[in-house]
Amino acid sequence: MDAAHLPDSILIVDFGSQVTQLIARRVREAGVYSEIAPFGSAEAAFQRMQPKGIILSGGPASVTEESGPRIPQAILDSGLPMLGICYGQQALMQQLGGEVQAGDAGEFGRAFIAIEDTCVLFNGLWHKEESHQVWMSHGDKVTRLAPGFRPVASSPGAPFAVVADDERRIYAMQFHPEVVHTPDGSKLLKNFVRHVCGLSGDWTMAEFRKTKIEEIRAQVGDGKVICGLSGGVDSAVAALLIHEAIGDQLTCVFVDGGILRMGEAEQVVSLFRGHYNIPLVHVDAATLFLNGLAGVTDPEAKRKFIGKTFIDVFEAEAKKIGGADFLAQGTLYPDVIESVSFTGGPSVTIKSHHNVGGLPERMNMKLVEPLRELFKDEVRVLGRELGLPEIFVGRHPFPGPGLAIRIPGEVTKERCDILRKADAIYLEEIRNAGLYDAIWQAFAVLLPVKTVGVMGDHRTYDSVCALRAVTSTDGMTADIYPFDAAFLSRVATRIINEVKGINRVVYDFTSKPPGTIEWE
Ligand SMILES: Nc1ncnc2c1ncn2[C@@H]1O[C@H](COP(=O)(O)OP(=O)(O)OP(=O)(O)O)[C@@H](O)[C@H]1O
Ligand SMILES: O=c1[nH]c(=O)c2[nH+]cn([C@@H]3O[C@H](COP(=O)(O)O)[C@@H](O)[C@H]3O)c2[nH]1
Ligand SMILES: NC(=O)CC[C@H](N)C(=O)O
Ligand SMILES: [Mg+2]
Repeated sequence: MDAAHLPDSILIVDFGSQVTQLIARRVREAGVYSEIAPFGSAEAAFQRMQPKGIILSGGPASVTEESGPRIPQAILDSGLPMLGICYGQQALMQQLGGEVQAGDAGEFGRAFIAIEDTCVLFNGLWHKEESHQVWMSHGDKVTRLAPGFRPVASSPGAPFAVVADDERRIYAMQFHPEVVHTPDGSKLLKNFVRHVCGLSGDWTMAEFRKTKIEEIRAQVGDGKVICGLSGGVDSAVAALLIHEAIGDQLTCVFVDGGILRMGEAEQVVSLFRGHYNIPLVHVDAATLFLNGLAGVTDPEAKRKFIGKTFIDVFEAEAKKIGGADFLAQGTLYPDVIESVSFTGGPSVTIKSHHNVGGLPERMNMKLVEPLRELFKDEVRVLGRELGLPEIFVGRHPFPGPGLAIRIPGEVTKERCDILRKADAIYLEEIRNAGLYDAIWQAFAVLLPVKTVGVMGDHRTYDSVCALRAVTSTDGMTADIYPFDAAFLSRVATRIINEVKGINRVVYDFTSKPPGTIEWE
């Protein structure tokens, strides 16, 4: 969106760091609107946005190489406040007349910096002669400052850990303030946007809502939009936002691929229809999905098939309403970063989220994804802002590929039915114990492993069910939920007694990383 329609903003120039989105998030937390632009299109974004300040991200390249990306000259000459982070610092120093050396040994992970001088970034936070924990990830280092800069903090591996040029309002640091392992990092970024850029910090989710509504109107025009609605918070928020923007040009489509949880289809459809007057089509596509999944055991193959089949169903439904130009999804940032790199940078594919990496190459409809930059907890705030009932806002996430990625090996209707029963018991016990809201996500997994048991003096030879429950704020990292043994034993007993086909229950103790939340 152009400057006339934007609040005061910060432009984040992305040099390909894994954590650039976290910079945007911290800036939003400081109450300031920001946009990320890959370095190649940063100049155009700069002209369009007319931001009040610039943040330069980290990145995997080296400024000592010819091919290393550079800060666009127009940005460098703009006279605006700038903050360089890691690669951003190195690029600033090199382009402004300092020196950077390719290192043979860097600093990775926790480091401590010594504060040597006062600096506006440290206001109310850090004082001379103190030492503070930060998070480093660099091989190269600045060896000579550009004219006009003074050092204000150092670490053993980075003599110029933080540098300042107060006259030009340019600051730079070797460490990453945007990650939680730099405990005071968000405050440093807040000091930059508030006290260096002079922004008041009055931007809120209410503003985000307004900006996005204008963006959706500009993108969609008088076209028709189909929105994949799952009952999850992301698609519910996307649907409400789009409905607010374009009203009856929107039709929602809920797909039941036979891989949903117990009673979920009926629940979602009646809840949504009960609360909203937005057209909702309920498609029963169980045969299509389950037939296509027959014989498929590879996790990525499952995900790709499901992603493509969702699109087939959306396109068929679009035809029935006389065609649609756009497909809306509640895609969030973690879906994107795990599937593909945000700006074509170097991050690797962990798993193809069905709505991003699982999409077919050719699509007839263009995507509308208003939540693509947000994290789940931010979407929940936006949902409340839009008046979405708590029953949607507080729901545990449930992945589009559903039970298919919780049944390692072949997915059949019979195995889905078994898993549905076990999962329902587990969730019921969690609700009864009052633990639902303390847990980010909880579910059962049906393993392709059979073990021997004894029930009523009979020998059994049945499947193993694994229970998973994690805590998290954004799904990017997660910890296991520490149930007490009595609770787990109660759930295990109920599942084994009540679900035919399962004779053993185990609990998954793996955090993320190294595990992922889903098993596939
Ligand atoms: N059963 C479904 N029918 C239609 N669209 C779906 C379905 N499942 C997923 N989608 C689409 O895929 C997107 C991504 O799914 P995802 O599970 O990440 O989000 P969500 O279901 O909206 O929220 P949550 O993460 O809380 O479950 C959804 O926002 C929605 O647009
Ligand atoms: O809509 C989705 N489509 C997918 O393909 C998908 N894969 C994982 N997830 C959800 O994302 C979060 C992180 O999961 P992982 O740690 O397994 O990657 C967890 O909340 C998962 O449930 C998905 N959601
Ligand atoms: N995280 C970064 O930005 C790293 C910058 C540069 N690639 C280095 O190794 O120093
Ligand atoms: Mg979901």
